[in-house]
Amino acid sequence: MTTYRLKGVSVLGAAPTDLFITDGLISDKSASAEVIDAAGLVALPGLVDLHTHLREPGREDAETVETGSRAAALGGYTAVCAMANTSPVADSAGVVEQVWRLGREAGMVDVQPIGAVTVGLAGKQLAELGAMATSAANVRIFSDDGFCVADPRLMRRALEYVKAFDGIIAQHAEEPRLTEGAQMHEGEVSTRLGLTGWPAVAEEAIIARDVLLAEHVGSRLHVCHVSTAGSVEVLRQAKARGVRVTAEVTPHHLLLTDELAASYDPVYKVNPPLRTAGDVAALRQALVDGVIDVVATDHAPHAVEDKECEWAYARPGMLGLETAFSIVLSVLGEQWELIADRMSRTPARIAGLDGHGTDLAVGSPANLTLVDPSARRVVDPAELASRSRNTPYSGTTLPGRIVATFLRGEPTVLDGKAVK
Ligand SMILES: NC(=O)N[C@@H](CC(=O)O)C(=O)O
Ligand SMILES: [Zn+2]
Ligand SMILES: [Zn+2]
Repeated sequence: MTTYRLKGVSVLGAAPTDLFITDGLISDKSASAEVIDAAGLVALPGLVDLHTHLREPGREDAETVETGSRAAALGGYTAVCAMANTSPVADSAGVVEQVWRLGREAGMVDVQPIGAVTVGLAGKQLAELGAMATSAANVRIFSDDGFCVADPRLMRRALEYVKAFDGIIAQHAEEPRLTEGAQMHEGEVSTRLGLTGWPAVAEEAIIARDVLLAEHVGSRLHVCHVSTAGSVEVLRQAKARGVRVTAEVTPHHLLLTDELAASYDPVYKVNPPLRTAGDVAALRQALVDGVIDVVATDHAPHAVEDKECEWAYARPGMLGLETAFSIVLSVLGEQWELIADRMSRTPARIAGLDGHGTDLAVGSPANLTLVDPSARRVVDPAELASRSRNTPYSGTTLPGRIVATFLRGEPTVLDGKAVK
């Protein structure tokens, strides 16, 4: 194993120092080391994504575990949680083990499969949660993401079931009866454009119900892609009561608004939809306050034919892994402690990923990323490692650049380029 010396690196914004990586661990010195000039670079614990769609098995034309892993490493990630809405659905030990194995083979980030809550994401019958938990994939997070576990009885049983092994149910909060035919956020812009709206209350009603269920059962609930100011208030109250609930916000919901739908460019079509400037402000404040615990990408690659079509027919979702850090940097500024907490430490703790999200201290596993906060780049979809192109930031100049990423002491990215 090569030993590395990160020369003149700033750990979370502190004064420049030298950091050594030896035998997969952070160390304080080494006899001979390959020197990486890290002057002006900031070291962060490797980023951890609680919400990634890798599309394998089933839609390898949109993304594979390998291409998604490369996109993640280039985005500064060392671990990603892979959502279960693949084809076949990751609702059995066999499928979650397949995804886990593909992640190991790709070897660029730790790929932690999420298991489905219900068989085939159909919302009718609980999947084999226990078998997935005891499989080689060691699943702890379960989600029907893409769909809401709308049936309250099933949701209660799922929460009860995972309590035994401290598992967690990650809910895509969308009351389906309130979003039938929905195309975008319900509000002034949808009225103007004549598009069917997805009202904020469809999200808030499910979160309110689920925090009550989680409180009743005493289980852990995680709320995916929170998008409204009202949801933040429901979460704030639940947390004040001691409910075991955590929540995530996506980079795009921290930055973009429903006004973009006026372009009718389906690259802006996403679930939950882009909301108002008021929602964006509330989400930013909640992330700073800790009412929202983490940033998760909801990286949702889609093939060209599923995305570059009429708005109504386009699939919802946008890429996230290769731009998330830059968006968060532009939103939060150089608050390194806060960024490390919301993008690494807390997501690692929620997912129970040992060895990730740890402080960059001597003896810790060398899962880290080096960022250049002063760099600027123009996003070019053709240059992305993702197999898909549906980034909403095409042509936009973003701050910050991922220079290097290390997974257990081995570089996955050097000089801003993937090592494999
Ligand atoms: N976010 C999206 O708009 N789409 C996701 C599903 C989801 O996260 O709900 C997808 O799988 O494409
Ligand atoms: Zn979702
Ligand atoms: Zn998703």
